[in-house]
Amino acid sequence: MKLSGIELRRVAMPLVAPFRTSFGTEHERDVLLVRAVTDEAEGWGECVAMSEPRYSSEYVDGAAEVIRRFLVPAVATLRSPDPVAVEPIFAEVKGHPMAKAAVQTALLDAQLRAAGLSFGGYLGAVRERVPAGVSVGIMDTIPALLDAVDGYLAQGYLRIKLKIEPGWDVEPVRAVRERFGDGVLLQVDANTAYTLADARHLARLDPFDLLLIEQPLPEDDVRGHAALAGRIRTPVCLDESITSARAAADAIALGAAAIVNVKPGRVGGYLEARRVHDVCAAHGVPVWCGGMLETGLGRAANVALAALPNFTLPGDTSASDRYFARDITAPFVLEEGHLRVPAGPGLGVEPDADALRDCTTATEWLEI
Ligand SMILES: O=C(O)CCC(=O)N[C@@H](C(=O)O)c1ccccc1
Repeated sequence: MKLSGIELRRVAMPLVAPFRTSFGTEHERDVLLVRAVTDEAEGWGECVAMSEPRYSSEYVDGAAEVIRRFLVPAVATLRSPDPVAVEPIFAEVKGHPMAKAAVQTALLDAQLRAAGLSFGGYLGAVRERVPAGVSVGIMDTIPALLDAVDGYLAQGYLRIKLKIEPGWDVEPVRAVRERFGDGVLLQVDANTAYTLADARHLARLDPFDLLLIEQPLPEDDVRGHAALAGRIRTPVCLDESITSARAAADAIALGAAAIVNVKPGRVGGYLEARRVHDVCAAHGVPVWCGGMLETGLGRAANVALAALPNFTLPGDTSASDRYFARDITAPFVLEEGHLRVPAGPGLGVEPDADALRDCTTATEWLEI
């Protein structure tokens, strides 16, 4: 396979409603898409970096610069644009896992489309559909939260994740439990908003039988998460801290992670994401697939990943209309609370030309 070039395409995707987390509020996604053009097929990758470095240190303009100046020239040194072969040369560029993941995924998608192999088939999917959870942002009032949760449950979502932060935690969880009962699969995500000093406060969530509490402490406080796990009953799940399969092994060995949120963009790509899955499986630690408000392209890849055997909890793999009135691919639609794993070659979805044209804000061609 010969790579002729890489296109960097920015698309503006307005959100159907503001999405508030402990680190800020998203109103629109400014998404960087990567298209790899080879002599046999084209492939797509989606960079999940946000506009500002609030989730992690990456941000979309920075990711584009790293891809333009360092990653594409590195790929050009390869005889063939093999997605596995890029990992050791990408390792010479420190950090920037979201940028790396986008380029590797575009190369992998092109290779799989040329081979007629689906993303799920290549990764080791064992299911044809995956259970869908939904992430619910921090709201202005409890009634507004309850209305949102009511709507998502009515649509069939099988798990509710509530964003929490100091001042918005015990009461929203109590209100959801009182209104919808103990049968709803319910978890919370703090996005690093607490410290170990909050342990006694976080233990007040224990009576609500949550599936997990996600990343309550800072990314680099793995020891703190292990100490917290000994002081609360709710299982601790890590997100931001799990930057590689090795980091997953360390967190598990330290007792800091009973569950892991797998996010390909956070770990440098779907191959490393599968390694995180495998390390967790080897230790009996269940995983679920996190989300970064992806368009249908990234969503297709995540749904395929979520079909691997140790993804035993519903992930943040929601339908397209959770975030977008109009997706750039055919929308992912909830079917009895599940999303269907695309079965076609590669990602199994294509950008809709009109939708892509209508939301494109910039495009740049990088010749190899
Ligand atoms: O469903 C989704 O795609 C979003 C799931 C979600 O809550 N993502 C969170 C997170 O911290 O995991 C996030 C929100 C905004 C920006 C980045 C990440």
